[in-house]
Amino acid sequence: MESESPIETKKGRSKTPKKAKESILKQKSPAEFFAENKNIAGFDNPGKCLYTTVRELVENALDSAESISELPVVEITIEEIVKSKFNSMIGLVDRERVDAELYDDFETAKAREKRLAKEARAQELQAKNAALGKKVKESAAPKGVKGRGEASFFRVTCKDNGRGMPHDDIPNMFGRVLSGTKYGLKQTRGKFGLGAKMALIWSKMSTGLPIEISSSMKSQNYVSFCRLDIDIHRNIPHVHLHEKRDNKDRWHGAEIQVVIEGNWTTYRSKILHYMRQMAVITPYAQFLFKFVSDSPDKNVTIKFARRTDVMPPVPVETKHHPSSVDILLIKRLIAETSKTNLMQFLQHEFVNIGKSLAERLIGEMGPDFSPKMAVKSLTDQQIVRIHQLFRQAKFDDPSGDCLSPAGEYNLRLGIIKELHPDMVATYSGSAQVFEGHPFIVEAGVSLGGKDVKHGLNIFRFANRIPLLFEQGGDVVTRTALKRINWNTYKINQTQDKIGVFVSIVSTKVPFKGTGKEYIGDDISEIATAVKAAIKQCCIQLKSKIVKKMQAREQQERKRNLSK
Ligand SMILES: Nc1ncnc2c1ncn2[C@@H]1O[C@H](COP(=O)(O)OP(=O)(O)OP(=O)(O)O)[C@@H](O)[C@H]1O
Repeated sequence: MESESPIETKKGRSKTPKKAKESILKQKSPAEFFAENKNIAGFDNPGKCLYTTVRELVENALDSAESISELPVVEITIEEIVKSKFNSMIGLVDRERVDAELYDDFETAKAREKRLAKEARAQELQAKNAALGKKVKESAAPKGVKGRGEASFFRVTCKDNGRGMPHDDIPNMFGRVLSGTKYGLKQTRGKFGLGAKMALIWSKMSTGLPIEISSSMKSQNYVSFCRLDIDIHRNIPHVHLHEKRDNKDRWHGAEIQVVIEGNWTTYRSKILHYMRQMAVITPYAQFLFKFVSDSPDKNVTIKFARRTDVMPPVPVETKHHPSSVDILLIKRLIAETSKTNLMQFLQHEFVNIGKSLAERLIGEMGPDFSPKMAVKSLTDQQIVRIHQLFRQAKFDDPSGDCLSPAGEYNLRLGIIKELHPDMVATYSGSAQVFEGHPFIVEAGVSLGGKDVKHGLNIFRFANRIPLLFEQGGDVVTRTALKRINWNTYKINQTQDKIGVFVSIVSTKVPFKGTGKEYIGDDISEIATAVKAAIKQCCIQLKSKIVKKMQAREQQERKRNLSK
């Protein structure tokens, strides 16, 4: 057999083609996957990581307090840690630079001279202009030298008055990616069993420090304290300390503390917006937000006071609707059911399948099926048949009883308390359904107010979480921009200060991505309901605007007559 001819290289030497490396089969743990792709969970860069960490901790705190019908009290503190303090925390000795040229931000003496001269000239010009009474433009902060700059570290602490956690579950709740208590079919802010672990993974990646959890449940006379990090490769908690401590104050709730790299300067306004919007949608909660640093002028303390004791009802867990299940889920329900025969299984594991409908469905499945047949003996083909029938048959829609919308009263109160608008209208829609999942849309439209810019100011909420990113693709933004003819309601889309608030709650919010940043525009049921809710508010506003205009005209007429 002839051997393959070698390849001629440029230099005329021959070279045998390199053999492709044998591909080796490897597995990745979920923790490894999310550590490598942390952006899909909203941990894109240090600034966004700080924002998302705050978000995840606050949302867990609210879920926890609401689950025991406790009016939430949440304290969130971001403490800036300067590098020397950080180094002493981890026992690292601060070292002076010896080889200056080694550093990315190294500047030659000549370049430094040039930069300082330029800065001095700019300052001189500014002083001259100020002396001449000319309007002085705020000069941009000196650019300084090139380079990535020093990392900034922050200790983020979130304390709540919620349910707390069972002592033995804490390590898995915080040290095992994709573990949580919110997987059931229920309206919760959390859903993936990921958020708190991502904060820990980021702390592990950026500071190497563990997370600290204190927790106590109502029935416990001790506080559980746990310091742990996560074994990324095995996706298991690595516990440093786990002990029971005295609970003299009979406190219940949780306090989570994590030290991460972040960027306060670039994400300050996002974090404060998030807190403010959370206060709008959760007026029954009290939030104390603090930013603490060594320079007092940077420090922030904001208390978002509770304005009502009316709390939305606790969302209840519900069963699956037959139109919403897939083959995998049917198999899981079969494996987990306590019922033995097909008839009982259908009635017990799904909503809206009563006795007579179950009988009719089994009859329709074909001769291989019978009410008394053992559900655990169903073959793969039979399960596919059930799934097909579930897809085609007509079922009553699921009710929205399991949902817990903010409520028109709370939404209105939140808007008034945070924005002080001149006019506001709110609307709460009835429960509707997409792909077998119930959802409710509530909306508010306001005109005028504090810190509201001209044009459309859109505020989006999903399961009572403010959504601040990816606004462009969101169903609410697109509807407000493209599908509402504001003129019809005597509202000027560019001149008026319009606040559009839309809150969507569901047992399954169709978020795009695990970051829970926005709801796509591709589910027609949701898009239609959003449009209808905004329109209802506009109709109310129009009648208020018309009345106001008429009153003004009348006054003018009176004034003219009296002249
Ligand atoms: N402050 C808290 N109080 C009580 N339990 C908490 C608290 N924080 C977290 N937990 C528990 O830890 C679990 C894991 O939290 P984590 O943030 O990782 O995921 P999640 O909230 O379930 O879902 P998501 O990833 O969508 O936020 C939660 O399901 C909850 O049971």
